[in-house]
Amino acid sequence: MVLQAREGFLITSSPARVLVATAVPVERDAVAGAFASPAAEVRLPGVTLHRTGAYDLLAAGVGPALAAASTATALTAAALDGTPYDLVVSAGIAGGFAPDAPVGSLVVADDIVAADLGAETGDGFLPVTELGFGTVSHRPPESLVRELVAATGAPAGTVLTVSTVTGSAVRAAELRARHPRALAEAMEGFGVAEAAAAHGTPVMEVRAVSNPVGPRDRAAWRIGDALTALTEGFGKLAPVLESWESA
Ligand SMILES: O=C(O)c1cccc(C(=O)CC[C@H]2O[C@@H](n3cnc4c(=O)[nH]cnc43)[C@H](O)[C@@H]2O)c1
Repeated sequence: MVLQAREGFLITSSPARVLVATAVPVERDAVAGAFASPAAEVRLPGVTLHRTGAYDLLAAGVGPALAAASTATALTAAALDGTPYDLVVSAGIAGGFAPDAPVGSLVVADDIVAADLGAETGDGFLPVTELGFGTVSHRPPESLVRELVAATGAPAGTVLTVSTVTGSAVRAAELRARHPRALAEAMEGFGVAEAAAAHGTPVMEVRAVSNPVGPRDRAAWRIGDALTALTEGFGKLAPVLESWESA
């Protein structure tokens, strides 16, 4: 990217190095579909990166624990190599909360929240922070969220991370009552964000909606539509991600 022009010379910096962590290979390949050049495999202990330009794409596994472990592996390898990432993006399909996030739409997280990390009590759910531990939220950089929303037209809001996919209207309503700004739920974002935070690396989450959050209905899934939305979304996001520089 061009930083400034001085005395006839263009002073440039290289594009931001971005790690994109999806859960499964089909999501990784949907992201890869947004890039013109084919990806080269880079094998690391425990994970394989697909490298295309400034992007390393990683199928990090399903669920917050495996996603965190895989993301941490990639982050550590890059740091030891002297080429640390500038940004980590959690990406993939998700359940969308009606009516704000319909099937086939894209959402951008301005808050990545662990929705079921805590304790059940007689008075309801207590997040782990109220038990005196850790964190339940990671906030992506505001300026980047604004730019991604402008580039894609996708709404920004909370994206929940759950270890159990919601399967009833009652649970969906509980989650929405506790997180009124929730647009979507998925299973990896908070794990990816914890790994990024441990390395002091900014994090984003972008999700394409494959199904409504609510009563279990596998016939209602539209995974193909969501993967198409992910590819199209990354086509618009990529220039913003590459040129983004943290303050
Ligand atoms: O069997 C079911 O009823 C069921 C419903 C939705 C999703 C699943 C999955 O096993 C997919 C998990 C996978 O995809 C992401 N994802 C997609 N939709 C949702 C959702 O509604 N809630 C949570 N996660 C979802 C997730 O990030 C995983 O990578 C099964």
